[in-house]
Amino acid sequence: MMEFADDKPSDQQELKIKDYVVGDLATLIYIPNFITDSEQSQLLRHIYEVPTSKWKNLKNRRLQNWGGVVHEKGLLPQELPAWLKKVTGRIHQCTGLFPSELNHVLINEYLPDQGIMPHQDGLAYFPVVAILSLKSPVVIDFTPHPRLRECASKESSGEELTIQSKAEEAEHDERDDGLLNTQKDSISPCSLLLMPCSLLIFKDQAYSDYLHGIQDTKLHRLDKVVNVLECMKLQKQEPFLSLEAESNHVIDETCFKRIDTRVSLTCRLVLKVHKNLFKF
Ligand SMILES: O=C(O)CCC(=O)C(=O)O
Ligand SMILES: [Fe+2]
Repeated sequence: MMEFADDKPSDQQELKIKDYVVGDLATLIYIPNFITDSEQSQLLRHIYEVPTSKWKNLKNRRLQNWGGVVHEKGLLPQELPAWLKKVTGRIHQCTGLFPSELNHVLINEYLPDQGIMPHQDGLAYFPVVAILSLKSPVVIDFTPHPRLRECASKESSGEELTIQSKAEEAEHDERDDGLLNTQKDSISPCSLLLMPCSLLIFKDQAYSDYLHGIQDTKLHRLDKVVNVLECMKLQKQEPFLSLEAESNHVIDETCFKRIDTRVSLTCRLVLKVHKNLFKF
């Protein structure tokens, strides 16, 4: 099997990130074919080679945690294996969006009817996330945080915004301008079609004011997808044959059926790293 190509000069080249921004929400970046098919196979081989005990079974997916334990106060670090460092190194070099090497990777595995609840990533992380997708295509949804919708409706009715907790209060102070700006723009949900080998990066408002999630259904809707070129690829890839055929991804222009497992690598940076376990 080919080794993950880390010595090609192109791997180290910084991409023009602006060329990969999709949709109107600040900021969703979608890079198709970030890795090759053989690099995907190689990663999958590594992922499935680990002892079963490395997998943590959750109700609706299973995951591997690499890089150490993330606490509110930072990371209790563990060296990433070389095969993951090649991925995080390439993300760091090619995107130029992280201040230092990424040090944490979650590998999620989803069966065709599994997903992840709408959520925000924890405060411990640097607010830029890179997600590498393997195997099955999937639709990821970005929905405004309820706090944002509340704020917009209170604003239009002239009511004061009620702040739930100290933490939210601090957050609100920081983001006040952002929220008000958002009200002028749309705060509508949007989705992205994540094809195998692609890299999704999200940051700014998509990170701080939106929830992201994947529906736990085999059928995924394509009508709110902002990276429409990928839908065309998916539609070209699979002929519109029998709608019942298990091997068919595409049902029609607005919907597709997941037929395979999806594996994703959520690559992040925890800035605060605890070098000494006993000082933690
Ligand atoms: O699998 C994905 O694409 C999303 C994973 C995710 O949101 C997370 O690990 O926090
Ligand atoms: Fe997440």
